[in-house]
Amino acid sequence: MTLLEVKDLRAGYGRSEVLHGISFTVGAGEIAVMLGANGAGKTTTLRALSGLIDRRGDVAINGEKLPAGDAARAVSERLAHVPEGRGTFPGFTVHENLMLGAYTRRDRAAVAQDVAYWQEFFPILGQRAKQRAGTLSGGEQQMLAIARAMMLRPQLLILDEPSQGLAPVIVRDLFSRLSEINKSMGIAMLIVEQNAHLSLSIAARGYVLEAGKISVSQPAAELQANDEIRRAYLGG
Ligand SMILES: Nc1ncnc2c1ncn2[C@@H]1O[C@H](COP(=O)(O)OP(=O)(O)OP(=O)(O)O)[C@@H](O)[C@H]1O
Repeated sequence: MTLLEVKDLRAGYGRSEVLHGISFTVGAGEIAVMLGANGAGKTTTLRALSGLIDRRGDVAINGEKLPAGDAARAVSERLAHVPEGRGTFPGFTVHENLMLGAYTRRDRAAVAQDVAYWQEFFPILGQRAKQRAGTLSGGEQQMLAIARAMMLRPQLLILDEPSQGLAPVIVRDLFSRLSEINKSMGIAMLIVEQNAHLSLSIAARGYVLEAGKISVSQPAAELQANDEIRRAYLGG
């Protein structure tokens, strides 16, 4: 079953079009990865999906079209975006950051339960609850960013280069936690990555974006075995 369906998506900045009509899907409960070189348009794709920038074309979740240019509604009702550079609030505590993730929710008791859940899932977020987010390490901030996004109880989590700037051992841990969230809660994910190895290893499907167009769409295992892709994105 398809969860996210994107048809002929076009977006850019001012008069310059960056995405030239891309179409792709993410299945319910599935992890999909989007690879691509610097400047291919990966970040722009995620921004267009979550309504942070204008777009043309259709974006639907569970068959329901998301309103274009309405980040608040798109994000709160269906998908949560973990942006490039994490986007946590460094001056607020870990606990406050989690609460900010739930700002559109009115179900207070359930919000408190979810905070407890994520502080247990990522124990460091429980231990550091009263510390400012800015004092966390890069990997811990990424965990906070993911937990904060999950506070929306999204159907789809979209992540922009979660591995950026993190040591390999931390990245491995992070991807295994993402896989766990996917498997245990059935949350679908679209992960944009430049570094392909680990992301493909937890994914069902992969796309390659080249200069604003999707050039390859394959099951993740086939992408990993694809010689051209190996040379370009997997270090030989
Ligand atoms: N805010 C902006 N204003 C104008 N142009 C932008 C803006 N953000 C990105 N661009 C341009 O859009 C194109 C695609 O950028 P985008 O960030 O989507 O690429 P990317 O695939 O995510 O690459 P990277 O890995 O470098 O983040 C690039 O040419 C970039 O210079």
